[in-house]
Amino acid sequence: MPNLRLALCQIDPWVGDLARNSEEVLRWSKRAAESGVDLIAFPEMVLTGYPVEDLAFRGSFVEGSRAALVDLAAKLQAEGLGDVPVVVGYLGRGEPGSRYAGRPQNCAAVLRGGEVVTRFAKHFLPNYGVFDEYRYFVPGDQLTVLRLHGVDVALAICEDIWQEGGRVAATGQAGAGLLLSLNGSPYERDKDDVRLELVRRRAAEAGCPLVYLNMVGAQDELVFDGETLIVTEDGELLARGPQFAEALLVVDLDLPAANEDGLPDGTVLADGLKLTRVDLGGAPKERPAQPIEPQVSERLDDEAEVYAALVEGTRAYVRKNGARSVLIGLSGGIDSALVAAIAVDAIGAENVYGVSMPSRYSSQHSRDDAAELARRTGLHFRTVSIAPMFDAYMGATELTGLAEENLQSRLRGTLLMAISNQEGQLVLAPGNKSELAVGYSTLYGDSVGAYGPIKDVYKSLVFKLARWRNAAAEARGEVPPIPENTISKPPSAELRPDQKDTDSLPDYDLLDAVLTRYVEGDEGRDAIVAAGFPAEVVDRVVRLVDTAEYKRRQYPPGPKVSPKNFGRDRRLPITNRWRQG
Ligand SMILES: Nc1ncnc2c1ncn2[C@@H]1O[C@H](COP(=O)(O)OP(=O)(O)OC[C@H]2O[C@@H]([n+]3cccc(C(=O)O)c3)[C@H](O)[C@@H]2O)[C@@H](O)[C@H]1O
Ligand SMILES: Nc1ncnc2c1ncn2[C@@H]1O[C@H](COP(=O)(O)OP(=O)(O)OP(=O)(O)O)[C@@H](O)[C@H]1O
Ligand SMILES: NC(=O)CC[C@H](N)C(=O)O
Repeated sequence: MPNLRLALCQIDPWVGDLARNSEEVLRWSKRAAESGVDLIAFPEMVLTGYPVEDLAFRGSFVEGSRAALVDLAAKLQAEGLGDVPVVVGYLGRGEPGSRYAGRPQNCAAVLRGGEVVTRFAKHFLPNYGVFDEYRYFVPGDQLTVLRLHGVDVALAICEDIWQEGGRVAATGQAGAGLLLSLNGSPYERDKDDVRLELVRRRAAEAGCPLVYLNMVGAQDELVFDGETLIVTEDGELLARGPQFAEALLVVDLDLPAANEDGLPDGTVLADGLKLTRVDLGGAPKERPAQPIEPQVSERLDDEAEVYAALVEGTRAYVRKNGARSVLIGLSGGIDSALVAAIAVDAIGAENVYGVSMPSRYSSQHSRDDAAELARRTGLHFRTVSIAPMFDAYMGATELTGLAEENLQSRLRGTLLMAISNQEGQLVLAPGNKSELAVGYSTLYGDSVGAYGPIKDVYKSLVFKLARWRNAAAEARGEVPPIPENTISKPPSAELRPDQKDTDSLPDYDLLDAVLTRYVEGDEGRDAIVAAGFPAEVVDRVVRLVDTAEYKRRQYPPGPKVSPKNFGRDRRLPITNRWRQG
């Protein structure tokens, strides 16, 4: 069997930064070439970053991407890497004369010898959940098969392997020896299990090993967790990249020799895909005397994985938006404490600023717990009392009830924005998914901010993550960041004397169970009641969720970790008279 040595570059492209991404492809290609590899591959749309959203409609950006591709081919050649084919994703457009001439496409190309040797576009376009690709792209209609050192390598882009038929079936028909898929597959809980199972099934269907190369990093709401996979057609896992970290995976694969009598170029395959053969030459290679052992990274456990996604989302948002530091209102409560721990892990305590803003209803423990959090993590800490501002407002207006309570939250929101405006930090909003779901936050108060690190994390998971983070610190012999009292005391907004969240909301475990069914599962009111939940709780929760859409739409973005986040995944009208029950 001939051998191919592959380099899979699991890297973090930045959306819109063509120059940086090209430099990164060059840098990682140089590293890969040091191992004497036969083929170097990068993730989906690595040149532009992913997803580009409406940038796809900017002709200048499409042309910039195409020009960067040509320029990159020349640079690879100039750096002495011209002999090795490099597969990169980019934003392209339909070829002149083709059915979709000039329309944007999610493309990949093979660069070699200073040239763009071949290009193709994604065939299946995802258009569900967080994806919108029919809005932006037109589909590709070919199956590209590279002949390299006597092996046929078929190429695909992400969604191409998520749907039945298409390039997977066509790969089998073409009798290719390897299927290489470039991906930009965003993280959500348990998705790695789904992907592994999918890749196993598709490798079997294609009848050859499948290389699944994913990107890392984060872009606004989406986090990319990497975990590149190589699976044989028998389902054996040969290699697995790390989660949430850039990595170069180099592997030696023994692959079936190409069939010289295989289907000819131009044959029409499954789903009307036209076989496009590209001969890159090279004599078949023997398995080297000292093959490179494939890396099989350990998987993180559930809480470690979610926490890592939140850290990555926060780090990427801050760094990629050109900020250096963040500001958080520290109430001594668990939400702001967890957000502070995430921020410290993301960008270092020296870049995290916390401010305690007590009012007359703030308990001593809330101040002490906030100060203790700062002491444990080493973040910058200050106290600014809102009492004089509150009194000034109350002297000038006649606020009572909720309006008076919410004023405290609004004063804190204004203070945070004022400090951030003066000193340059980005404000992190500490709201969790349970609160966002039911509208339990003050508009222009605690909901202000640039980014909401835990906006897709239900309160019950907030507790688990806080405990997990402390236990992880203890296991490493470090000081746990979150004070025990912050975790054990009952949650309270402290906007009036002795207020508890449970005065207004059901117990969080019950609330989160109902929300998981209603929000993630799109189950109706009757189905949730039939599942054994109290009708009055379900009715209340459903009503609260439905009427809080206006608040959620004004909430900052935050990292998606669940199967359905508030944001790209769930798009409901704000002005909406439909009510269940
Ligand atoms: N359809 C619509 N489109 C756009 N805006 C709409 C709207 N309907 C009302 N509004 C506006 O929204 C305002 C009402 O919303 P808002 O001012 O937020 O106030 P509201 O929802 O009335 O009260 C906030 C609730 O959140 C709780 N809270 C506050 C702060 C922190 C926490 C916590 O535990 O973290 C909890 C607080 O105890 C209270 O139960 C109205 O005054 C109106 O201006
Ligand atoms: N005394 C305070 N000092 C500083 N920030 C505060 C204070 N009280 C509230 N905040 C800010 O407002 C957010 C909402 O807090 P609140 O206490 O109302 O409810 P919470 O959702 O239980 O949050 P937490 O668990 O962080 O207390 C806090 O996370 C914090 O950022
Ligand atoms: N970029 C893509 O095509 C991603 C779609 C795919 N279903 C995924 O979530 O991984």
